[in-house]
Amino acid sequence: MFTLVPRSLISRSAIAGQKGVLTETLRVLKIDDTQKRTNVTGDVISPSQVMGIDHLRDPRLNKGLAFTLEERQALGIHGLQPARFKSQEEQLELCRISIERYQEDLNKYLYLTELHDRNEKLFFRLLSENIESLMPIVYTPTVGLACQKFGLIYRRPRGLFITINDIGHVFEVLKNWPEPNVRAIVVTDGERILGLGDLGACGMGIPVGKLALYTALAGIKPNECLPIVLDVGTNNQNLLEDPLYVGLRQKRSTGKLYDDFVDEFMQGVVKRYGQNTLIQFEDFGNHNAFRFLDRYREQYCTFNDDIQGTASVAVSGLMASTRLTGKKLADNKFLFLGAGEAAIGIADLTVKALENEGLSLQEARDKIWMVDIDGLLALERPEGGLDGHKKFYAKAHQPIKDFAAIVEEIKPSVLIGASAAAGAFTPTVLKAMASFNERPIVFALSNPTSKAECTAEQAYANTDGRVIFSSGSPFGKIVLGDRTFYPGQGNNAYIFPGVALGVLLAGIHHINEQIFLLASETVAKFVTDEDLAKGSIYPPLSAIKECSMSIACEILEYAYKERIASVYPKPKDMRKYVESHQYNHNYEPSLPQTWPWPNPPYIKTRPMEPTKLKA
Ligand SMILES: O=C([O-])CC(=O)C(=O)O
Ligand SMILES: [Mg+2]
Repeated sequence: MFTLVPRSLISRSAIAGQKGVLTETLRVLKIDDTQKRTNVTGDVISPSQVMGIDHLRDPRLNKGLAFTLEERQALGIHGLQPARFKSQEEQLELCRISIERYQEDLNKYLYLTELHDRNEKLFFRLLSENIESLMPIVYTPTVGLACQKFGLIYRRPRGLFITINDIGHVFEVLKNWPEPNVRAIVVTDGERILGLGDLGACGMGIPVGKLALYTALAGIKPNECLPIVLDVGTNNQNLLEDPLYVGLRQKRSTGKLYDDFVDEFMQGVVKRYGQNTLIQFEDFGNHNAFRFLDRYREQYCTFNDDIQGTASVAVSGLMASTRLTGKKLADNKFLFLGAGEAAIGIADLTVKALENEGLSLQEARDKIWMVDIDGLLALERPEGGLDGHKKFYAKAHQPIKDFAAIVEEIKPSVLIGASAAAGAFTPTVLKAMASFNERPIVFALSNPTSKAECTAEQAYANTDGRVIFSSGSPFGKIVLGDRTFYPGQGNNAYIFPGVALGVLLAGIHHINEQIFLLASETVAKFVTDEDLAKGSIYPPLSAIKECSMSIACEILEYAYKERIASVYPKPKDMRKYVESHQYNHNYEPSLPQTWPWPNPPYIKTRPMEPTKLKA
């Protein structure tokens, strides 16, 4: 006869070799695998075997007051909660009221973090059904603040911290992660967190936030997602002196030691979770981001979100903008402020899109001008510094330093800011753009909002409302006279969740540039004439889940056509295939449906009585 036992006992009996009971359960039960648990020997434990208070304390199992009377009694949690029963919908209503009580966004962030730690399904349903209001909290801009205050707000661990001192033992640390089925990792070393610079181990907020979007926007199961910080120290003097700093208190390791550490990490991931584990690099310093992408892209299933994801969303915006300007992409002249990961990534992908329009590689590169900290990328400039991809965009032009003067000289039709230089698109610059373009295109992509090259309001106000504007972090609606604009958010959140979903479900080993161009085209197709009329070259955030789904389906079709898929047989209906693998954020029964209960409930079931909450 099967008996319910506390989790601690399951582990111990399994260690003692009494595994029969557990295996038997597996045959009887059919459980959503996001709810699966393993004990120390790797046996699967069903949710209904996690008994008593442990069941309520496990965020993956906890349903709050939604446990039925039978469930409460059978699981041994009867009496541990008040008598009331609540549906998930009623709980969502309470969450909304609770969030609204907080004035400060950081407090909203803390509320959501606490909900994530307490009740996973409720957290993801809330996020996924309220993208427009909550994405700015779990993601940019508030996540930037959360990283800056990480030492202060740190309560419970989430994600894995692997330090440079673990070198030689990285696999052992990876083994400590309790989930056996990780499919996707977002990893940072914290050196360039958004446009905020080196935040060291405090950068953990970013992988956590990105992976929350994996689940909320693309339905990738939370137990398959692993956020990681590689803590190699920090060069941020304020953090090194901050008593609240929680990372390694030492300068960044560099050179061979650092490279060996990252190599060991990549190998450790494959050893623990397999060759097909997707590894998304996020917010590494510029130099390392490019190096690792070049080094690993043919060896691992990996991409760099700041180079490739940001490029994809920006190019998507450029594609949509052609419907407003009536021009081809090739009819434009592009000027970038910034020549780092995002700018170079966008430039390189724009070149690919221009080549698709029939231009040669050189003709495409000739259309792109760039400005870095030393001014225009000019071949003859005394500062030099034209290394890596920068040299492709350097021009035979006299060196100029002043940005407004460069804009006047080059007269671009597209101005793209990826510089973290807040306010660099001054009224003078914006007015100049409006003077030589009927519809100037201005992207202020730096994150968070405080780092944007200009605000949406400044962009519209200084161009008589003729600008085609987008920004990396969200701006609200803008009213100019009797006109209202709803600028879109050119953020890689439109791209990376769908790309990850498609790559994982097709079993793609290496992610090529074509995949990001495909994602750009897919997002651009989602932009309706109505969106364009409102001033947005991106679909509304409310459509972002549908975008992710379409990106995944397009990638699947492409992967099978190009023979880079490794999951066979090829699914007949891609959409159905994707849906069948997605996370379900709705509550499910906590007890097996077919099982005779050892302890039948002694109180008869009362029906649920939904009540309307007053705000
Ligand atoms: O996180 C974001 O909002 C976009 C991004 O990758 C960055 O700015 O580094
Ligand atoms: Mg990033």
